[in-house]
Amino acid sequence: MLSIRKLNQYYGESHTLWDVDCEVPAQGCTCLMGRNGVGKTTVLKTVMGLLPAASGEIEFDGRRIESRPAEQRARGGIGYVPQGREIFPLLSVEENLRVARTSVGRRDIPTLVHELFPVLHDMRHRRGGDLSGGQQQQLAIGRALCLEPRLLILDEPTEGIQPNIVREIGDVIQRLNRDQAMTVLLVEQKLPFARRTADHFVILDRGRSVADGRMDELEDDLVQRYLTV
Ligand SMILES: Nc1ncnc2c1ncn2[C@@H]1O[C@H](COP(=O)(O)OP(=O)(O)OP(=O)(O)O)[C@@H](O)[C@H]1O
Repeated sequence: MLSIRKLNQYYGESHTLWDVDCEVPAQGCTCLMGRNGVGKTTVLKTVMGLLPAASGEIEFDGRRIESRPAEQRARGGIGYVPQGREIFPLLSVEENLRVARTSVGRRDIPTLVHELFPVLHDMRHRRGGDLSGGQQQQLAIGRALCLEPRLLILDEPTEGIQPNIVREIGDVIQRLNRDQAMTVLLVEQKLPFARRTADHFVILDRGRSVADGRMDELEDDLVQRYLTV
């Protein structure tokens, strides 16, 4: 579904991604893992077209996308929930969702969004900035779903969120995989959440992809070497 091959990226002179490979199989959840600063967010932003790739290939649904502009990638079926959520704090919940929806030429909010997150319906007139951190994360995911993506990319969706909403977000990811046949690429530092939610992993270390496989085969020595702090 998504194949990243030999991806290189620089911030100015600083070489950040080195020949990164990452395979995201269709209809499952792949977790991109690694310690702080190894390049996980940089990979996601490069896939979204928010950062330019210096070299390498990004193939989505059989088509090369690395030279397409970011809006085209979003409209073409890739939803993105950035780290820190980036919702509009002064707009209502409903307006936040509608803004996203208009980018695909629609005004109605997909029923799926309110089915998955009833709280967004209950709080539709509240300002985004007045929601709790967990509710803002749900809004950010709901907003990405307004584009009806085939691939949903989530950057640390559980960061700073209370445990009951973390569990709900894990359940939502599994429902999207199972009921909507949606593919998910997740960056996540919490190992128990990653193990429970994802079925594949790719590990980055200092800008390089160093291991990948099925989540149930993620061995302790890889965890020790690349993930524990
Ligand atoms: N805008 C930028 N300009 C220069 N260097 C940057 C920029 N953004 C990130 N970096 C550097 O690139 C490297 C990779 O950062 P990135 O945010 O992709 O890592 P990460 O694995 O997502 O980390 P975290 O888990 O802390 O979010 C880090 O060394 C970081 O300091």
